[in-house]
Amino acid sequence: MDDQILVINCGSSSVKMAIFSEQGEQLHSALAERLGQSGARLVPDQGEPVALADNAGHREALETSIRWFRDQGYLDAPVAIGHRVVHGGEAFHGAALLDERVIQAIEECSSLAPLHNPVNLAGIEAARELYPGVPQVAVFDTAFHQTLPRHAWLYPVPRRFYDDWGVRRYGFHGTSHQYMAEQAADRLGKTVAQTSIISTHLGNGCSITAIRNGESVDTSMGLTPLEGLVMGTRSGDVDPGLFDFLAGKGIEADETHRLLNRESGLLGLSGTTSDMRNLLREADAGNQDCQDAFEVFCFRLARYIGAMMVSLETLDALVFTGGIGENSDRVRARTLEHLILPGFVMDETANRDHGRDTNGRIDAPESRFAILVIPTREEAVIAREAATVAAERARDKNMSN
Ligand SMILES: Nc1ncnc2c1ncn2[C@@H]1O[C@H](COP(=O)(O)OP(=O)(O)O)[C@@H](O)[C@H]1O
Ligand SMILES: CC(=O)OP(=O)(O)O
Ligand SMILES: [Mg+2]
Repeated sequence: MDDQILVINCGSSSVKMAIFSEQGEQLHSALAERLGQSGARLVPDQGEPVALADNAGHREALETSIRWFRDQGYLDAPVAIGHRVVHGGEAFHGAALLDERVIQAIEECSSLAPLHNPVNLAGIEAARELYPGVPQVAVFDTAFHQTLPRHAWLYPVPRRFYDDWGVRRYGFHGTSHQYMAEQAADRLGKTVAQTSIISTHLGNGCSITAIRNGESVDTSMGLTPLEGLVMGTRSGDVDPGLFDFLAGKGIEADETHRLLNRESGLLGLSGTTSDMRNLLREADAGNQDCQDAFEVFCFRLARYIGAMMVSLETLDALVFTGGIGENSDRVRARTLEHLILPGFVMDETANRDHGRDTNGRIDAPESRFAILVIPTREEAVIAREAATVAAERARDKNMSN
């Protein structure tokens, strides 16, 4: 079997695993979902789902997935393992080989990303036990945003919040936004260093980034992945006065935090679903709450697209990605209707077709800017970074021998 790279992306209730060749080709993948709930199961990209024990956690999901991959003859001993880590604070500007020092730094960021970092660490711990000698690499959502200028990352709050506690804007989904910059440049026949884009990542979590000549210069997520756009269950921006208002109603800060993270966004407005597909179905059937959720989602996205233009001198393309960005022609169409003034004009046929026949392009000839739909490949970027860091380590080892 050729050398393989294993990628592990632990989310709050799921584990995504993928196996890549050293050339970066995705060979196999599987999703373990509904973790910690009844009906936990492993869904491979090919073949039937495999039931996991009820309430199975991340560790069991990882062990079962790896065993399943091995039983199928898909996985031998990987040469490197790449992990998605959501919050790396200011400590990491790129991927890092995992050692005790790096793990401690990730632990220290856990309070800033409580939905993400603890489960990322659970995945790292399980993989280190299963594959002790194999180099493991952390790839951070925050790393790409370390180029944000000071005015974009400072909050207008007392200075000591940053000095004493690191309270600042960090930004997330960096792996996906960086890949969008590379892909957009490629499709427009330019180099990344010459390309400026606005990248919208619309999945369960949603964020938008202004990328100037390949560098992140503004982004919608902040200290935590709660700020910014409307998301599946997260509110995005709200008036911080809400915390005090709700305290007056007997709802304390930790409960408000939970409500804003888990019961808001599309779910909060619709009252029924965090999933855009279901939401659109119910809106079509006449559900006004679902229609409202859709309208607020698109309006706030459009507003942020306008705001991101402030951070750019030129704009080569507006890019849509993530489950919603890649698949929902209706979200793209409604959002762009709000953006007539700056000059974004969509081609309806290309949009309906998700740009498949047009190299991702969905803009009309009269549009001031290119508009692109590009599938994100976070796992592939993590595999590439893991391979690079592992190769550097092997070279360093050889030189010191
Ligand atoms: N055809 C579609 N139309 C509208 N929304 C879609 C479509 N396919 C997927 N989505 C939405 O994409 C979202 C999930 O995005 P995804 O990027 O897969 O999530 P995650 O952040 O968990 O990786 C859900 O809201 C889902 O409804
Ligand atoms: C940072 C973040 O929001 O990640 P996800 O979209 O995976 O929840
Ligand atoms: Mg995602």
